[in-house]
Amino acid sequence: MKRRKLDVAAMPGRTARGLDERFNGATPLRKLLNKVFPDHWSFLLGEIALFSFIILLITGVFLTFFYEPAMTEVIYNGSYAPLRGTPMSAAYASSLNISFDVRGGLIMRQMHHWSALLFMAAIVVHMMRIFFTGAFRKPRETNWIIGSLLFWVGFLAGFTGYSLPDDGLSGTGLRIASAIMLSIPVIGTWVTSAIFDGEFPGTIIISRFFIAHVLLIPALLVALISVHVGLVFTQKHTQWPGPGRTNNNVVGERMFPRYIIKQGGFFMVIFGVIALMGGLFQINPIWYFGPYEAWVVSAASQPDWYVMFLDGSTRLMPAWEIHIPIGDGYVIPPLFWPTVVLPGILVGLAVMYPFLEARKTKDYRSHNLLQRPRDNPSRTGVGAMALTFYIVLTLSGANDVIADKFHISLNAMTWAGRIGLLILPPLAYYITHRICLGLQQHDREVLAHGVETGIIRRLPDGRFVEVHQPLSSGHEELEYAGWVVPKKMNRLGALGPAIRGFFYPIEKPAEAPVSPGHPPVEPLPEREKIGSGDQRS
Ligand code: HEM
Ligand code: HEM
Repeated sequence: MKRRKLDVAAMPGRTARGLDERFNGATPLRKLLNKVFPDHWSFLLGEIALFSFIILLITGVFLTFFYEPAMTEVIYNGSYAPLRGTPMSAAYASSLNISFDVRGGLIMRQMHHWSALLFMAAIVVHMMRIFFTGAFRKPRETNWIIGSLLFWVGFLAGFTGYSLPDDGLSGTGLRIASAIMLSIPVIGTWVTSAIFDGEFPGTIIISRFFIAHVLLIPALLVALISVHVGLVFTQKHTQWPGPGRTNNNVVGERMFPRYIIKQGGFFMVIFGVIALMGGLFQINPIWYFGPYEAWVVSAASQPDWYVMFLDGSTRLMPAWEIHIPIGDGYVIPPLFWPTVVLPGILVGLAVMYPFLEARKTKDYRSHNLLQRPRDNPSRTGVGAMALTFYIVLTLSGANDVIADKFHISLNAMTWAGRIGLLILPPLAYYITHRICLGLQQHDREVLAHGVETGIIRRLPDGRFVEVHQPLSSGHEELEYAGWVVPKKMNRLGALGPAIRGFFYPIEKPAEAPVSPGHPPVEPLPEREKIGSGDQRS
């Protein structure tokens, strides 16, 4: 019998054809691989969040092999001599073992913790980019809401993870959480005893938090992130205005091969940075804190950075108890307002913002082109105000450390925080609004008089003038939320092209693929005012 010769070169093609005949994948796959993505550094922030989440999953699974989620008391007998012979929970002992006795355990713990910090930081900065560029506007309000939920689910992931090692800091955090739950009127006691299975700390909270941390919360995050990124695919990404870019198309790179290779490389970079941090920089050295004992909590016990604003709001809240004379009398403790009501308001405001802005500006159209922060001074001012509010609260979360290091009275710090929280946000709004208007005026001046050259000329009559270089005809004008903006904005010397490209990518890449992207939207009326984009308002 004659055997057929094995044609290695034809194998990939044959396999692909075989797979397509069975699963009909070629058409959808071609569509996916040909998808065009706009390119800008600020679009990488969401990716940093995504990649650090993947690293959290990988390192978290490793930790799960060695971590013991139990509060049964054991006597520590591992390698860390100062704690040998100390009674502690099995959870704390296993975390110490991961740090000292499991091969590669410490770097994995530290990578897990650093990536958690990076994950939350990336989420917050990504959220700021979405806000300040107006990417949350119609049709992307749903993704903004899903994003806002992602922040809080990430917050819970971080908090439950921080509690797992069951060291002194974990216990302090859990104690505060139980106090917050207890402060909720009517249901507080029930909620607390249901979660802790009786009085704090009980014997079950660590195993419950473990299930939440390694199963429920990651599952929720995976589901929400899938819908979030799925929506970015179906709604298509926004882009900065530029030559050839309109509200109805997408200009950028195809998914395959360039975009996918770039993303793969970027993932490696993020992984490498986190591995370096996990290997070189100590984080959460739980062996210094000892097992949790309520009476050894010290000053300078700090949560991770993204929880500090709530710590700050608790510290700034005056000790106002509200007594309600029902039955034997009822008390609402002051803790309830800064830790339950305030986050509730913050979530509500964030979720509502796209709709509030659309209502205020009466702009209900779809927007696929981004705005620069200066183009919408009111929004940028509101963002600066919110950011200042968070920064004052976060700094107040460390007010004991600041008071101690700078020899300031802690009471003075508390009062500075209270006054700062009321005065600084409106001030930030005012200053930011003015800066935006100033920048707009500058743009207009460049448009009218050209670019400053720095060359001073003396005229025959003795006057000095600065020579302005008119914008050349090659500098197309771009439609920008109704305003006409010159392509060349600032004279930045030799750094100019680099910096301009970084902040304001107006060059069309050679042979950039253009896809018909978005469904047609109503055209922008010429020079229409959007929001308070009018500098004379
Ligand atoms: C786990 C957290 C998150 C992950 C992994 C994530 C991931 C991403 C990715 C990969 C993109 C596309 C690339 C980009 O524009 O950066 C994106 C876009 C987007 N994200 Fe997120 N994100 C997260 C949280 C948030 C939050 C907190 C918000 C806002 C509250 C948000 C709102 C949006 C919106 C509106 C878009 C569409 C932007 C556009 O088309 O210009 N995301 N997200
Ligand atoms: C967004 C997701 C996650 C965040 C923000 C997060 C955050 C954290 C943090 C801050 C810690 C404390 C680390 C330390 O001891 O210094 C921790 C511990 C831990 N995490 Fe996660 N984590 C996440 C996902 C996961 C996943 C998916 C798993 C497993 C499947 C996991 C398993 C663990 C385990 C076993 C510990 C205890 C390790 C120890 O003893 O230190 N985590 N997590």
